[in-house]
Amino acid sequence: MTFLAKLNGAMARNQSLWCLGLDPNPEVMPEAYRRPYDRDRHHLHAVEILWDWMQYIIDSTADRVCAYKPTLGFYTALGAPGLDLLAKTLAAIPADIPVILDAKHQDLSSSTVLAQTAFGQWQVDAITLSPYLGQDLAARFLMYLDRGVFISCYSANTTALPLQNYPHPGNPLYLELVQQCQTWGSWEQLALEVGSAQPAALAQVRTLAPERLILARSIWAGTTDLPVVRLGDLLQAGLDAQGGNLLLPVNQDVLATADPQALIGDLRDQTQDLLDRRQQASPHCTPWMPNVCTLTPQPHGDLILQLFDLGCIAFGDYVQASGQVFPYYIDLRRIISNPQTFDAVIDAYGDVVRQLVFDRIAGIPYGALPTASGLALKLNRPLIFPRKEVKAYGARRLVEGNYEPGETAVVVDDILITGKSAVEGAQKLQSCGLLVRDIVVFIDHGGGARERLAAQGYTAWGVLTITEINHTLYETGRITEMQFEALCSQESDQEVGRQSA
Ligand SMILES: O=c1ccn([C@@H]2O[C@H](COP(=O)(O)O)[C@@H](O)[C@H]2O)c(=O)[nH]1
Repeated sequence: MTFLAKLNGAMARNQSLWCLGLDPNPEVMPEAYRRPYDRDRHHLHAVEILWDWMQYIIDSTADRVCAYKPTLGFYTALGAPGLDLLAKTLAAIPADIPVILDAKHQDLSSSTVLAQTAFGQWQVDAITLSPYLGQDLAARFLMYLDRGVFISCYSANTTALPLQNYPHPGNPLYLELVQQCQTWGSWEQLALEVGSAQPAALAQVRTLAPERLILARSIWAGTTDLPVVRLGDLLQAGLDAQGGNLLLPVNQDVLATADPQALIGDLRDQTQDLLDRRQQASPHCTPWMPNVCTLTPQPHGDLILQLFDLGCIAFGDYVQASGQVFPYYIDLRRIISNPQTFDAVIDAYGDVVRQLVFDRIAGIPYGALPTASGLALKLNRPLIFPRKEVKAYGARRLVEGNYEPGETAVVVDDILITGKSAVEGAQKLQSCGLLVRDIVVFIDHGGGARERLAAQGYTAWGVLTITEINHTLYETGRITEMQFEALCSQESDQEVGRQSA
């Protein structure tokens, strides 16, 4: 899963734009930890105290924030035990909350190793970098396609102002930097960090980078209180046109309080109120929010609920092309009208397709063609498609797009029932000299189609099974027991059919 997909998932699940710094800064320690820490300052035990504190912060805030941001400097400042503390802290963060390592790294020669350590060993989802070594530095980290990079492009430090505004505030260096960053990496990977208590700088950056994720910083400078009006101004300045792509920093003073949970909860609710009001004032594409909490989360649980809420999964008696009657019908064609769901579906396909070796992505019309197009753009791989019907005029091509015989195409279809559509598409591609090994579908109905495809030399990959969908919908109260049972009994009929076949 990409950093952005993980972040969007956490934002939707916790209904939060708030990101919390996990900084074991002894100077802002709550009183209860401070006394034993001061006593043991020079002993390993001091790091144990910091660990207790970090663990408490994570445990009490994990359902209220959308990301954690440990500052590398606080850990390295503690010497060798500090890096152990970082590893323990990272391990305590729930896997579905993204971690942004605040490194502000700016040394080119150590970048390759830091990228390996941060993304490989520590498994953080994103990192912050200083900007002035240019794209060379960012490139070392952008090589990890599923991770994010934040370029720090504005600082709230007053002594930084003359530099940032050079040569003059009407044409400042920091905005040139934002423009340059636009060419360094895709909007899915490269984000911007803007530190300012005033919304003006944030608004300027947003204007130049309308589609990027922005991490606002220093919004609490000089205050412990963020009046609703000011929060509203910051949202107005930093949110993108769809009302997203903005991360707000929790005041670090929260770490020192007895009840960080309540304070972040209040911030979250205030922000949600303002977002709801914005949404009502300009109805656009309504962001989907889950209204349930599952005890046994399914990795694609939110996506299943979104699909159901969009009307892509209907229950009733539906006749299939094969003549069989199923107790459900899946209509994935609807996702194209909801950018949030469409994007999440493409991401989920992407997680599977990225693992495969191929030259072209081949979408099966009509249902899977939009998704295959999105996937090709997202993975930066060429797209082709076998026509459903061949035109009797013009070029009369069976396969649209450019390709060379001998190249390998991965077939992308929406649903696998009998496998007929996918195989027909694959055969058209093969008749034009392309090789087809892998067929990737979003939903695998089960019932032996995979095995039948395997017998014809294809490997089928599915993002979701109908069984997973059925269980998630039932556990979250979206379908009745009768609907759940109807699908279960069909699954067991198929199982019997498969065994006796
Ligand atoms: O619920 C459903 C069932 C089928 N489809 C469409 O049919 C094909 C898959 O069927 P095969 O038997 O595997 O050919 C699929 O491409 C869908 O377009 C559907 O949309 N919803």
